Amino acid sequence: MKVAKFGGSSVASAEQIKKVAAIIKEDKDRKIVVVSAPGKRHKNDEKTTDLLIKLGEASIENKNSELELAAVLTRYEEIATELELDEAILQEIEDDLRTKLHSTYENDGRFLDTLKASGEDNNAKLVAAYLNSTGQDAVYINPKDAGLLVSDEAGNAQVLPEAYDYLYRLRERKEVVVFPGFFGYSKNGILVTFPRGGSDITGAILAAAVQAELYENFTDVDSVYAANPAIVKNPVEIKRMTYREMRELSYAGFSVFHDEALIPAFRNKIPVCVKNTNNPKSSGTLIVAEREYSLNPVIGIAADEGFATIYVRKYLMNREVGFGRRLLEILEDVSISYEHIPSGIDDTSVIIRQAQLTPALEQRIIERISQELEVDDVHIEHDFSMVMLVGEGMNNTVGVTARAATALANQQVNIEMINQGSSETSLVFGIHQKDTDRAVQVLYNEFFGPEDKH
Ligand SMILES: Nc1ncnc2c1ncn2[C@@H]1O[C@H](COP(=O)(O)OP(=O)(O)O)[C@@H](O)[C@H]1O
Ligand SMILES: N[C@@H](CC(=O)OP(=O)(O)O)C(=O)O
Repeated sequence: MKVAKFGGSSVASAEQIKKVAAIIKEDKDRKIVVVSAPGKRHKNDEKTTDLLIKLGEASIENKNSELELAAVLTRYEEIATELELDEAILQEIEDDLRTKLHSTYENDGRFLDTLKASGEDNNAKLVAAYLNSTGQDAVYINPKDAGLLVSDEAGNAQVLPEAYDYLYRLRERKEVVVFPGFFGYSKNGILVTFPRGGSDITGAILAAAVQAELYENFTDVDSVYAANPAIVKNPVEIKRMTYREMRELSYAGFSVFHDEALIPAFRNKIPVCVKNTNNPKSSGTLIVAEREYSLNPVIGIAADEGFATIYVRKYLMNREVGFGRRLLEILEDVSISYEHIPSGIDDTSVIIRQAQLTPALEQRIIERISQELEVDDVHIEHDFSMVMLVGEGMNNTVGVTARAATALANQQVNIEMINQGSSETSLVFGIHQKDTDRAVQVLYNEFFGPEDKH
């Protein structure tokens, strides 16, 4: 049995959904299908999820939201009309959204989660209806009925361990199961979404739960490439990589697969294959526990923007027992998570995602650190990127850091921070955001040869 997840780009239009139906029909083992909400049809298009967020925000601000509602409904209408589906399905979608808009919720987060999830939920119903209209026996299944239990932090769900046993029962279904991605339900029956891009997570959970032989993740590229193709021209394809490599690269900016989706697959040893809905014959990228040794210690280079660094200096910091704990406790008190903490003897930098900060919060953090830790200096700097080199081979190759640092220096990219994970499968450079694309290109040329020569 295989679980196949189709991302937003694969279900963005009627034409794409026809390709999805053909892919499902072609392999009888594709028994569980996870779908996203209709995504972008072209570069400047808007995802249905983003349209739903706009609708929710207009409603929260008590504005007339008919235009925003119409924008969402038009997406489904265009798809349903071209797929020649019964008009009743469109009425059902409109009724569903109007009911959701007029219900009462515990808070805005719950309301937005419910609206966001409707993108995948209504699309799963639509895709199931289309499969049935083409003669494939398909059934829409709701995550609540299936037992996809999650923790209850709005927009940030995590699967609960007991969900796996409930979801195992999906194996018994005779039809092709069409399952909406991106959300589950708390033990109290409240709908909660995963972080953005979370349909990949739903697919991985189902693949682990039903002990699938393969988790196929269908998207709009032939494979995972060694660098983001929007930054590097014709980057080399990665044919095979390990869970750990993919997790690090996804975390560091490879948006093609959600980093949290690797964990259920890895724990249950389910191979993951990233494939192209527009070119399903291409073998794609296989993600497995181990891969053969390759000459290049680096398998991929990722970059992500939007980091801030909290710089703290205090003479004899290294001798002060509990300093690090007290520093992190201040951040914990204001619910800030950190990404890296490179340290010297008298100073340390805590690198965080800057979206967590507001000017008032920054002020509070600086005041508390100055007063409670009696430091010599504390300040916050913004707009950094983290560029990450990843590869299992880095662990036993001498000189990767030197090669990377020299290549960056030769192109005048200033390195603000270097951090190597203890597993030594990743190496992170903190740089100024403005240098991000150049840094990726420079490192790509260093480790994979000149861009566009493949
Ligand atoms: N290293 C990479 N390899 C392949 N694609 C990448 C990489 N980094 C970023 N991407 C982007 O990820 C996109 C696919 O992910 P996403 O837009 O989430 O797809 P979906 O709509 O299928 O969920 C690609 O079109 C590509 O622009
Ligand atoms: N639709 C949701 C969930 C998702 O995974 O979408 P996609 O498969 O288009 O990345 C989002 O946009 O975040």
